[in-house]
Amino acid sequence: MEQDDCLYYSNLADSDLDLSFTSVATTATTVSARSSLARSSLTLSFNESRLSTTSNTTFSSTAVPNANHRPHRSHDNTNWAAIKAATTLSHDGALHLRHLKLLRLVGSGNLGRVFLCRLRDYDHANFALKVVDRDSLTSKKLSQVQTEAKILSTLDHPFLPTLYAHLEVSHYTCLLMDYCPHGDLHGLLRKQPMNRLSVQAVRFFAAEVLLALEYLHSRGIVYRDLKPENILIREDGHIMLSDFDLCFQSDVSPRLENRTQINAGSRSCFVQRQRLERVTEFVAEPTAAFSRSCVGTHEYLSPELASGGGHGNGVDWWAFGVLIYELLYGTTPFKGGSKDSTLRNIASNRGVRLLAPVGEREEPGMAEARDLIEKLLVKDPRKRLGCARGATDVKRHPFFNGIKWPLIRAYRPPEVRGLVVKWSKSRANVGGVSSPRWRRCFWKKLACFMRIKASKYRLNCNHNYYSHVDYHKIKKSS
Ligand SMILES: Nc1ncnc2c1ncn2[C@@H]1O[C@H](COP(=O)(O)OP(=O)(O)OP(=O)(O)O)[C@@H](O)[C@H]1O
Repeated sequence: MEQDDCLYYSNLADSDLDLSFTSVATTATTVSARSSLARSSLTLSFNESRLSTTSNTTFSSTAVPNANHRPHRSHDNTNWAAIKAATTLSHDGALHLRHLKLLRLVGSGNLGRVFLCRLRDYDHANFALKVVDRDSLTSKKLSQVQTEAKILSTLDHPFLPTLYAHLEVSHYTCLLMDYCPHGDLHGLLRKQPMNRLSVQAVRFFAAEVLLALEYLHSRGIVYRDLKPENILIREDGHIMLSDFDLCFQSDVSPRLENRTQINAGSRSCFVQRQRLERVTEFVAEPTAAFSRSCVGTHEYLSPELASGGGHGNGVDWWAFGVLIYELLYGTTPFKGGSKDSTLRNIASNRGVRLLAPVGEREEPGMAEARDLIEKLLVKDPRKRLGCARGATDVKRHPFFNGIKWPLIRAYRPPEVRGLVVKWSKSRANVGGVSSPRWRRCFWKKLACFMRIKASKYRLNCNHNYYSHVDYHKIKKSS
């Protein structure tokens, strides 16, 4: 360990907060952002290829990448500027633990603890530092930490964490990532009436998770631990998928596929002409992925996992169906009285049929949501939506109608109880969305008028709560 780092530890231990890494994590005394009802992940490994065990180096720091290496996260300018400021002053151009100031513990998990921290000489940017005490871990958990660090170092996506630095100090592995101040989707769900979110909110969160899964799959990464607890909410209300210790990597062969689709053509007199259009789609899904390890969280395990057989990319699409179900209905579809009965329900041959409530008016979009869930919760992975062509197929489902996928980062997050997002002018401008006040008022009033009309005539329309984000305005200002 470097001299400076030793000094830093002793200072840290003396501080009022006593956030030194040296004490063993005890959930009883730590403040966790994760609610006590959060479900833990299970791992029963049979054949996972082990990464080599950690090196004996007492100190190492990865070369800190810059925003140019992560073009899709380069709008995190404050964070990158902070890192740049610290590393420019550093004698070896690398980031060290002494550059960081730990503010408080935000959560602890199976592998380690996560602290909110800032850089010492640059106070404007918040980071999350995941600290793992390698000495306290079994070799299986060590390999999970290494998997997580390896995967994090390759990610560059708005809905996935950016790894700003990977520090190996003595027997600690420290991963510096984006900080998410609004906790996770599991906590948010518990704040809602009957633990349910509106269809609009579910569409927003599900669409962002779908894009994150699409990106992971296109890199051959099967996530395997999708659940609300692992979906964190960034400062701007958009999501960040976290926790990559259960992922597995396989090969993926991207391909371009042609498809014919019917488009509404011109309208003459009373006849709507339709025309056929050929579209070329990019498909990158690890369809040949195969693992025998039984990992995941009970209520989210797919039948092929629950029955102990091998599995592939389909486990993520199954979990995606369970996630949408839980966000809409407040509980998971196969939950039994015990973990065993949950697993039995999942493995049983009964298919999933969701019926519309009799004599009750439903929120618009519920019928499409039910259809999507049924198509994702197909027990045979070969027939499950998403397994053959990945997110390309899932995105086309009517539940997501109206979503402009490339613009989703600029969408305003839905209004949800317990989620107060500061949608500042400057933040809105990041996506290029700026318009005079009168125009915003006009769009708001028009949207309100359309909503009233739709509910009056019970139109089964797909609400697009992003209507105030005008595509043309974005294009013009960008
Ligand atoms: N980037 C972040 N910003 C804010 N909080 C975070 C962040 N990352 C993790 N947390 C919080 O820290 C807790 C533990 O993190 P994490 O799940 O990554 O640890 P873990 O040891 O891998 O846990 P497990 O594998 O048991 O799920 C989470 O419950 C979450 O609330």
